[in-house]
Amino acid sequence: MAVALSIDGLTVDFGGFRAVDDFTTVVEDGELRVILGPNGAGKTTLMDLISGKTASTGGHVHLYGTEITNRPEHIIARHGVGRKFQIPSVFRDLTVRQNLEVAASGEPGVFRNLRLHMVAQDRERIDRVIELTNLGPVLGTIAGELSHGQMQWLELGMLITQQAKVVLLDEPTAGMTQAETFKTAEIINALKGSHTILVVEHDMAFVREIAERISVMHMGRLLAEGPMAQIEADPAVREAYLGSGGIH
Ligand SMILES: Nc1ncnc2c1ncn2[C@@H]1O[C@H](COP(=O)(O)OP(=O)(O)OP(=O)(O)O)[C@@H](O)[C@H]1O
Repeated sequence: MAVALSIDGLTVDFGGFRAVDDFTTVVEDGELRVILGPNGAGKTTLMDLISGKTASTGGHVHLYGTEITNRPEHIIARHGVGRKFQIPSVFRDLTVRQNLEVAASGEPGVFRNLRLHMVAQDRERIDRVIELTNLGPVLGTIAGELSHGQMQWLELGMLITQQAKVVLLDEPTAGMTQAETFKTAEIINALKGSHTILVVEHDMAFVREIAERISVMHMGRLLAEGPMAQIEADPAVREAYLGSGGIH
């Protein structure tokens, strides 16, 4: 199996406080990795370091063998790291279909991209994403008018259409209804194997639906790694979550 993301000794020191501390892991191509950890464990900061939003002070990140450590954020994005934020970065004035077409063309400049002659491969990718995300009935809807869940699925769909090599999702179900959360789990499960995804999430019901391999962070460090059953039975994990209202 090819290695998608190799993180080696990644560290960031904020004036003496190590929010991420010597973090090492290997994420394989097509893997779905869940990052768990109590509040303040360093999960979002880890995503920030991978995506280039924050510069690390130690360690290395390789994407399919290419070092991307501390490269500018837009360069890392161009290398294929796609990140979904809680506030989606869709074009609110364009329709759902137009958003997907912009994402498929992979070029900057919205209107330049709204070309009539999209290549067949782009169309196929868009069709697959529409099916996956159930956005078919709202293709002509202006993105700004979508429900919260649909907006999140559109942004995820855009990352898939863009062919991001590794997709980073930070609390993708935040603010979602139970039904929307379930649909999101379905989408993520359907992406397993064909896409490499890192998910930070607190909602354990959701994590149970999607999880394969889990990395647990605590105080910036990797505390445990493995399948759900192993993680739940790990005394160090239970200890880390004591009093935090976490894993349950
Ligand atoms: N730029 C910064 N300067 C100083 N400290 C920071 C900075 N960014 C994050 N931190 C600290 O690093 C720690 C880890 O924060 P982070 O947001 O990564 O945790 P988290 O695991 O994502 O938590 P949560 O689950 O609550 O979102 C926190 O104590 C936070 O205050």
